[in-house]
Amino acid sequence: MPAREPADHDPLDAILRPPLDETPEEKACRMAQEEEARRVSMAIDESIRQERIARKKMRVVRLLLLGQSESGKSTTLRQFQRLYTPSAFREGRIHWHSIIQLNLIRSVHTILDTLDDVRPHELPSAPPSPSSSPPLGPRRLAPSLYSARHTFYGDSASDTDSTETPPGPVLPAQLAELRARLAPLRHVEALLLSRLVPPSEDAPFLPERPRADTGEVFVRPGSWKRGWRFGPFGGGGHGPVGEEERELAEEVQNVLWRCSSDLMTLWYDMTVRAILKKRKIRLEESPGFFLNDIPRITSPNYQPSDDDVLKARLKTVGVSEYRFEMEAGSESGTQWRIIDVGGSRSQRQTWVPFFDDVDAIIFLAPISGFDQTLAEDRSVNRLEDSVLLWKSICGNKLLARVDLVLFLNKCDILATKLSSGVRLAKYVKSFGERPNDAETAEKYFKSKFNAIHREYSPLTRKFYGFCTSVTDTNTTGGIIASVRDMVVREHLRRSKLL
Ligand SMILES: Nc1nc2c(ncn2[C@@H]2O[C@H](COP(=O)(O)OP(=O)(O)OP(=O)(O)O)[C@@H](O)[C@H]2O)c(=O)[nH]1
Ligand SMILES: [Mg+2]
Repeated sequence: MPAREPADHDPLDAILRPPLDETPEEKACRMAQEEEARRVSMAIDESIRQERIARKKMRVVRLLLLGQSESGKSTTLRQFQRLYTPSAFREGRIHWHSIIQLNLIRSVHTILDTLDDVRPHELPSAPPSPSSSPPLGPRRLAPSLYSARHTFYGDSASDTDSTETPPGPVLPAQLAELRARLAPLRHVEALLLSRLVPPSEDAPFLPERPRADTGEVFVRPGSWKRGWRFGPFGGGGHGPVGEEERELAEEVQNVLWRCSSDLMTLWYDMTVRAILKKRKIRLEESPGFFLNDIPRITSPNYQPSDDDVLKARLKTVGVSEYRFEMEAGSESGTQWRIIDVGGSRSQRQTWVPFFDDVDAIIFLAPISGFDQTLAEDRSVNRLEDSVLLWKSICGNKLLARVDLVLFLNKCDILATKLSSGVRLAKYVKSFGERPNDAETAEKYFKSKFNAIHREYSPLTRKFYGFCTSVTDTNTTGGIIASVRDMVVREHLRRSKLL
């Protein structure tokens, strides 16, 4: 029987052990080979390590945009697109052509609807300026034109409820004629809507009457661009330009062009301005305001600019996701997914499924809305709704470890409002005797929202608050870059790469 091997015998060791009779040359050669093998092995280990780091770097960053309707979520998303995929953003501007036309027409109809319903005491007693309608004497409208329509932007209580019983709607003749000449715009609006949302596909997503309730046009993300891909004279879309589509676009543009000078007369009419002021309808502060750009937008050669796309209003229904990859800098290779949701009350149940898998949230609170109510519920103040939403997002346990970034948005509108004499303390009692200027108001809101964040967050986390006007390309670029750096830094920290 052969002798048993000792228990710690290593057969590999026996094989690798240098022979007992190894010459000095053989030893040097063996050691050189071993050194080379060690070097190769270390190089392989290093490349595996680098691959792992690269894979971790490729991790997807998920950013969720939250806030009430009209808070500026989709506009913020468009800013990301403009900054990080500029060529795709530029190519996509043509899709906004018809939305911007619709936005313009909607503002015009807000004015015309108001004129339909005008009362004698709302008319200026004397012609306010030579450019206003000549005093041809108020003319009673035909009964068929009487309307109980509501305005869509005037959120504040109207001061038209006079105690005296007004005799009925009246309108200076020149305005009545203007209104009649602008009647084709109703048809144009219907045409645009029918093109934007093919009835077969998206009928459920269009309101029965597009201007009912909130008066908002809304379509499902992604689908509307298929419905209307071309500007009036082609270009910008994919695939062949349909003859029917082109004709329709031309018809819309022609009607707008023919109405252009009447539109200007209407918008710059001093009587109209006086009536709007009395009704507290501030069209300049409304979403999708393009009345100051009538000649440009009604021109046959009109092409939407970057600013137009950022100012355009298209309500989000459902969820849209925008993906892009950082191409340069230290975050090169990081894939971003930005999720934009609808903010109106009926849409908020779509938010929760995204809470599970999100790295950061940008919450938009439009602080200019302190004197406005929600479009979908006139009994709820916009600022109060934002505060309640912020509390519920801060206190949500699913989001306890998620970074929260707050955009106190629409600061440009806030500044205009306060400087026009609207007193914040009248609506927000706790603002007290502070100076009624934008800087003080922003500081005040920032500290209030920060305090809520501290009180309601289940775990300690940092507060990143910015005062923004996300339609402004100059200021928003820098803010978005800071948010990006902050989100990526946190991302790397969590991946233990810092
Ligand atoms: N003046 C001004 N307008 C803004 C600002 N932010 C957004 N807007 C405008 O407000 C309107 C509404 O903005 P959106 O981005 O569509 O709002 P949203 O939060 O996506 O609204 P929903 O889709 O209904 O949830 C658009 O016409 C924007 O151009 C801002 O800071 N200043
Ligand atoms: Mg939106």
